[in-house]
Amino acid sequence: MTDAPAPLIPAHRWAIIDSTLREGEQFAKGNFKTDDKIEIARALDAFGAEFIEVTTPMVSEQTHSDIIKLTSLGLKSKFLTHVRCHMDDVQRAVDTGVDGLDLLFGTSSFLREFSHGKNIGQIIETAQQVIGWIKTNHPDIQIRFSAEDTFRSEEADLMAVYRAVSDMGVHRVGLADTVGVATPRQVYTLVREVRKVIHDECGIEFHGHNDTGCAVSNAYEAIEAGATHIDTTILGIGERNGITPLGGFLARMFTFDPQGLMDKYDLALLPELDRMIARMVDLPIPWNNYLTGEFAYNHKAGMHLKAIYLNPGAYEAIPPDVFGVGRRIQAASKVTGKHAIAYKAREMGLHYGEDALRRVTDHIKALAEQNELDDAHLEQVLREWVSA
Ligand SMILES: CC(=O)SCCNC(=O)CCNC(=O)[C@H](O)C(C)(C)COP(=O)(O)OP(=O)(O)OC[C@H]1O[C@@H](n2cnc3c(N)ncnc32)[C@H](O)[C@@H]1OP(=O)(O)O
Ligand SMILES: O=C(O)CCC(=O)C(=O)O
Ligand SMILES: [Mg+2]
Repeated sequence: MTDAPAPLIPAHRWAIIDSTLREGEQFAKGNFKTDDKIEIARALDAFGAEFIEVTTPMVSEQTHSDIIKLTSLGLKSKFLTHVRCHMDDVQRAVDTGVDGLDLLFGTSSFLREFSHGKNIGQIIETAQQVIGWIKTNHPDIQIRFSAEDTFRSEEADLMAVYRAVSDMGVHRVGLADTVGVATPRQVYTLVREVRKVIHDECGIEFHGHNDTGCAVSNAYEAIEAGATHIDTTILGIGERNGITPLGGFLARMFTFDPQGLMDKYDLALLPELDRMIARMVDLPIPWNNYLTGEFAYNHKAGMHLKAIYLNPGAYEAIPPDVFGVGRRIQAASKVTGKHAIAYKAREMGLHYGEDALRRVTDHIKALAEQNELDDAHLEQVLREWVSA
């Protein structure tokens, strides 16, 4: 017996910053009330999310007092609030009881020109004032500095900013694919470059939008390149079509270190988290959602079913029960096969010889060509075939 090989990417090397209570509030249908926020925070805490990011207290008096309520719940998850790199925001945030401040400043020419109007020198200068003030007055508060719209920023500008804030002693730097334009290779390469200019103890966070469908793969590439924190939201809700979904990211990472994930998170709670947010935003869980979609574990083709009955791993990368979901075997269809029909018959206590099995299978396929068949209809055909 040899020792099991070390997982490719051990789960202890990265942490989740779940931003359902921040990015998720920027989703078209995300408008969480105080009780919703408490329910979400408790659910994320029970799941084991290391960090929960909440909206800036600058939004309103209500949001400010909600943050205080959340941080007073006594949860294990650490709270972060997402604020502009501005003294007003930071001073408003430090009395909310959060564990950390997620500062951001846009560094792309788009955001420098059309959002805040500051050049790179002014961004670094402002960061120095703000970070310096936090470190002097609130040394226990974690600080993250993110260059908003990282992937449309000049690399030299980014390196100057990241080096400067790392020298100022931030705990993490953030790379944000704000408009979801980055490719996995770009993410990998840039995270590697950033790693070279920041201090060893400084973490790297990745925040990826899904506009071009790369949010999960980009998060994965970030980790592979050395990122330590990934932003997710439940069901991926966020601005436009959202960010890296918690479930999709976990599905991706599970394949590298299943035990590590099971040790860190109560994975079987994922369906409940997805249902909770679907209810709150009044939308169904998408049919093809990672792990928890209605058909995420539906098996239909005859060739698949033959193997699935023998070993589900033949057509499943991740065992569904780990994530609290079940598989669905769809034996009644035109793409079914004799093994699936024989199995179904055996379940009903029926046995066919080889010829009969071929004929009943072909009959079922012909029926399904005419009309969709459900399980009840399939069972009726199998019973009648025997008694006929
Ligand atoms: C990509 C992202 O998701 S970034 C996070 C986005 N989050 C939010 O916007 C949080 C919710 N926002 C809000 O409630 C409001 O926008 C507030 C309270 C932050 C600001 O409200 P207002 O003062 O009414 O300003 P408004 O939203 O119209 O404009 C944004 C302001 O932020 C400024 N700003 C933008 N980025 C930064 C930054 N990193 N640091 C400092 N100021 C910034 C802009 O210059 C502008 O201020 P200005 O009018 O003085 O030029
Ligand atoms: O602060 C960050 O890193 C991310 C901000 C954000 O939501 C984005 O850029 O899309
Ligand atoms: Mg975002």
